[in-house]
Amino acid sequence: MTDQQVYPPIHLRATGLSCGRGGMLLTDQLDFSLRNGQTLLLRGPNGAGKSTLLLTLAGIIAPFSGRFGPPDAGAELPLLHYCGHRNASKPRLSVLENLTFWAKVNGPTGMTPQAALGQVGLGDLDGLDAGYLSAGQSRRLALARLLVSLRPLWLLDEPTAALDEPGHQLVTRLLANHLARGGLAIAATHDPISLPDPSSLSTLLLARAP
Ligand SMILES: Nc1ncnc2c1ncn2[C@@H]1O[C@H](COP(=O)(O)OP(=O)(O)OP(=O)(O)O)[C@@H](O)[C@H]1O
Repeated sequence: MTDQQVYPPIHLRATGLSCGRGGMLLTDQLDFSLRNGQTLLLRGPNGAGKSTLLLTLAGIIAPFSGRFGPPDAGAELPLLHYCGHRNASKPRLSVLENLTFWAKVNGPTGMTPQAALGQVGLGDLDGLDAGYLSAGQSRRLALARLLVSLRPLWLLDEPTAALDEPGHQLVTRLLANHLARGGLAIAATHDPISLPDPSSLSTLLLARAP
């Protein structure tokens, strides 16, 4: 552990995890594990089941079989952020109101909403209705949600989608800071992700069912 680390030791393991949608099996008998400071990248073609796996890991949909969590039977998943495709913003609230809402819902344990907006490059759009944000700006607002509440596990679905090159660098920076604090992340992405410490990255390749 370093001084920067804010999370307790966490070990998460998927064992025999099978999941799918609408009765269709997509990922069969997965086994992987993750500890503080590590990121697992989910890769594979469109429709392979990356989003489905993330929803399953988040507990939003039930697995067909197997489990994901701490290895001790009965222990619960640590608090997590699930950042999906839809960005979870309310179009008639301002950018700042959206983030303040999420800080209240998830706990204002991280940066202030204003500071988080600055981090993601939206500092001067705080008063704009979120519905007027561009696709990349909406993604940045979704990323700011990760910063206003400290949660050790980040589940990210296409975190770089719609982002420009500085936005890609932003995702790398946010991930690297999160890992340095002892965070864990699982991210589905089609984009290259490079972190300062490549040994903190591993990849799980999902294949589309025949
Ligand atoms: N609610 C649903 N009912 C039935 N099938 C679904 C449902 N949601 C998704 N699917 C199907 O599940 C499969 C996997 O979808 P998923 O979104 O998990 O793939 P993905 O690997 O994330 O793809 P992409 O790279 O395009 O984001 C797809 O064939 C999709 O059509």
